[in-house]
Amino acid sequence: MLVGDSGVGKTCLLVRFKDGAFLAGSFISTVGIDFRNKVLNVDGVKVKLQIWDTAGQERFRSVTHAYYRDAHALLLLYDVTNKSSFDNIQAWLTEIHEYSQKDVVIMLLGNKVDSTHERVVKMEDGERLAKEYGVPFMETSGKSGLNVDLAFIAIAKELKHRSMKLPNEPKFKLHDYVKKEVKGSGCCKS
Ligand SMILES: Nc1nc2c(ncn2[C@@H]2O[C@H](COP(=O)(O)OP(=O)(O)OP(=O)(O)O)[C@@H](O)[C@H]2O)c(=O)[nH]1
Repeated sequence: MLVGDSGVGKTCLLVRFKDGAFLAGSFISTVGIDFRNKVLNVDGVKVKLQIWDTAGQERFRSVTHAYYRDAHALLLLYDVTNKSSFDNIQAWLTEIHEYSQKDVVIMLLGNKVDSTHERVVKMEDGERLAKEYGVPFMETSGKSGLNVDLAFIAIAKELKHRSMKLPNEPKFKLHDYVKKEVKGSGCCKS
């Protein structure tokens, strides 16, 4: 499930992952909730991801709360060009902990890193927050595609591992995998 403030780029991230395209043009806010499926091959196993795209607007909050408890993983987004979307992450995490399953996989994404000149949230700030909450972190761009597939593949690997771990298979380490695979935005860090 994709969560975060309205306008952080949840729908665009999902469309980028699903169709490999960027939704250019005017911003059409999600109404309530929507979903798309994508089948991935994860280490030789077919994994069907059902990805729920939630509305970030406050007025839909009661609708989206109802979906948290069935979510296996949450991608929590903020927009690196919008400080308040970053400041609201703590409130989102409180909400997540209130409504979702205890073992839900959470990943923090700092999105829109293609907008280098408008950036107001440093990568280190995202890293620090993620560390504080013990969740993996990466910076993404639905526009350029940076780290978009990686975010979903990492989640798919974790979920596949949790649901069908073989007896002698070593534990999949999501944090380590993300650290190893993540790509930088290729720009200044501030
Ligand atoms: N520069 C840039 N703009 C983006 C990116 N992703 C989304 N946008 C723009 O940000 C605006 C909001 O994108 P959406 O994907 O609709 O945002 P959302 O989080 O789904 O918003 P809600 O549905 O209201 O919760 C649109 O105008 C997009 O074109 C990105 O990676 N880079």
